[in-house]
Amino acid sequence: MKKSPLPLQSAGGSDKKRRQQPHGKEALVKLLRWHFGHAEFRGKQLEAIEAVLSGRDCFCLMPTGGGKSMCYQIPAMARPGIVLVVCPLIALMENQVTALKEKGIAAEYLSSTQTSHAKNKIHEDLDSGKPTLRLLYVTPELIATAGFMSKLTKIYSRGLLNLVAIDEAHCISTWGHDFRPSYRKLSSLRNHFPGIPILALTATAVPKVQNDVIESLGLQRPLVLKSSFNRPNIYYEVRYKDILNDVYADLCNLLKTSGNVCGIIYCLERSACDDLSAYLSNNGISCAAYHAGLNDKLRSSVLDDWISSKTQVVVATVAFGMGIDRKDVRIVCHYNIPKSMESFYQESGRAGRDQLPSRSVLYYGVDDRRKMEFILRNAKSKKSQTSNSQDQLSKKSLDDFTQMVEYCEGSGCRRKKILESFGEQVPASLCNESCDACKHPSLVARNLEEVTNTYATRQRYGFSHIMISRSENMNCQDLSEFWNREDEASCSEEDVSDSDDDNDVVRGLGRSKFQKKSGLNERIDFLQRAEENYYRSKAPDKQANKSDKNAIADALRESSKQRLCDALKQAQQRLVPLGVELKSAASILENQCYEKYGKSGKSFYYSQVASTVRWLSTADSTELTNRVGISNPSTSADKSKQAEQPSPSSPDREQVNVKDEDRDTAIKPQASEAGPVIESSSAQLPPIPSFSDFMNRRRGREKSNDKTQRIAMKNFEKKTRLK
Ligand SMILES: Nc1ncnc2c1ncn2[C@@H]1O[C@H](COP(=O)(O)OP(=O)(O)OP(=O)(O)O)[C@@H](O)[C@H]1O
Ligand SMILES: [Mg+2]
Repeated sequence: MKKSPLPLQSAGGSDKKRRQQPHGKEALVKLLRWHFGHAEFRGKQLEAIEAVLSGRDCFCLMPTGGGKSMCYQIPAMARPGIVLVVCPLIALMENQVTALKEKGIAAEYLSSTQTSHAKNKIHEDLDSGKPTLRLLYVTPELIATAGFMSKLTKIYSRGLLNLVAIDEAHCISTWGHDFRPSYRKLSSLRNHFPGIPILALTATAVPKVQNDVIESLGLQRPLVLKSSFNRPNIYYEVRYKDILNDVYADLCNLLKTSGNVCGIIYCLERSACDDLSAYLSNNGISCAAYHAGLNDKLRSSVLDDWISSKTQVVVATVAFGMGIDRKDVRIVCHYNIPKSMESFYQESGRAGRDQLPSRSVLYYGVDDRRKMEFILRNAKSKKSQTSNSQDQLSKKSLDDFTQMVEYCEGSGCRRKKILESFGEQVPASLCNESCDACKHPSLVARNLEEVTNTYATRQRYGFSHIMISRSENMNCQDLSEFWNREDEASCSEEDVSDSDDDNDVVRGLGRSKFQKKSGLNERIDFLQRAEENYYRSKAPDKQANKSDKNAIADALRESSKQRLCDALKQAQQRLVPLGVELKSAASILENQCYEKYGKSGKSFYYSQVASTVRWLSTADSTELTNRVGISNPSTSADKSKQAEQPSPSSPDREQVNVKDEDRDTAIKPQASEAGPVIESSSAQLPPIPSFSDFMNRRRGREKSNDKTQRIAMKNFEKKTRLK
């Protein structure tokens, strides 16, 4: 139904006249009621609307579901001409345009998914001297094309461009959590269209991102409007996977006791979405999985069913992202810890957009934490074209993630933690007992204690290193939304089909370096080899003139020994007792690192220590004893003797510890040939194997490691049963 225009809209006349037209509060409220049926403006909506109607640039930070869209939709109704809205996703544009059309508002979007007939109609309207369109939604990629830009320039020169609104503006910042390279292209708009206000809108921007957005868009004297990030209607809670008997059952029960309400469950991996969704369906919950691995048709039918309440719960990856606007989502669960507070805020913020009481429940597990740390440490994306920026990015991602870990592992108010991470200082009383830590502090403290104990027990039995190195369940394809998000957008490529960035996007490791089916182990291998190559290219002789500030202090060497000693301890627990004297073995390993990279500087040395620690988490007994060259516990007196006088290698030891397949492998240690050498200054690292040798060795090792792990697991189970 097309509504008759309000008198306010029909003002003709010159551009200047139109801009000077008064838009008092009353008239604007009238528009809000008439077109959208809302009684009053919320939060800072009115201020933003008045600013842009007066021709001023505006940066608007409002919480998720705060009603940012209204800040450009009302100006579009306030005067004839066009409001151009830049949106990151086609799905998001489609949703908004459909909703506006239902209200009788002339809105369209331009994208590659439309038929040429539909596109031509829009272009005809734009080319006419008097377009009927009020809101035109486009992707940032389209703006960057010469054809569209010249069309826009024509509209502008006819005085018909009223406002440029940039939704999800944080996408322009490399520091933001959803960086879109194509958003960078919007920086020319300010100069192209002088006098036309630009409105930047976002829900998630830490101060650094806010400044970056304002600067990148070249906003001039913008009115900066910031609302609190607080979502008072959301109750925050963390549940601990490590102390739950059955996480699926707990989740199922949670959904049932919440009354079969509308919900979203976020998982890190696609396979987990499918699996969990099947479990919940079998247990009587109306739900479906949603991820970029499903075809278009299936995805949109899952979305439609959920929007129209045919299904209540969607189990999704982050592909179920921006622009999902169902107001009555009562519960958002995270089955895995998100990568940053910004992501968590966005995702949990999809609950309670109708401002009614809602819930956010995060299931936290120590293994999930490690998995995420591993992913973030090794993420490679377009953002980081140099190793330096790669390091910075990785550090930033890990810092961001630390906030999320603190949210889960701390016993303080969850709401306060969220708000503080966005730079808001608030008293804990603000929460009003609407998080588990404020409402049930002793229960949370007890849970945390239990988690700590459980974790310590697992570590004691050597199962804590798990899982990154051996996780066979996690593969690159399973995580591809995660990697996509790093590179381009928070959903699959087809959702950003206007992208002209595709060619130059440097895809993450998960997408470019491996076949789709390759797994995490290959990824680890790849990274390790890359690391080795990197070090090789920086061999000591090439680095001879390193300055003194790179010299390795004794204290650093001591702490590295300690680190290696700890890693050895864990390896001991994981494997059957090795009879290795830990401190001596740690000294040998540290010395190897020092010998190899000491002269190259601190960072090389330190990385080598780190990679040795990693190696220790997967090495089997044979490799370990071979490398450190100790087969039997020895007294310190023995050791010093041996150090002075290398003993011939024991045939027994070789028979017992060196498997045939390992005899000619690259990692056969030189030091072991000469018996145990403590603080050996001549220790050398083995030559680096060829890739195929490396892979063959690894396969062999995996078989024997699996066996060792099975035995260790059995022992652990026995011990637990005995207890
Ligand atoms: N003044 C208002 N009064 C009541 N409801 C409103 C008002 N303004 C907007 N809304 C409603 O609030 C909901 C969220 O609005 P909107 O999608 O614009 O939020 P948003 O800030 O863009 O959120 P997100 O960050 O998730 O994109 C919508 O359903 C909208 O109709
Ligand atoms: Mg929005």
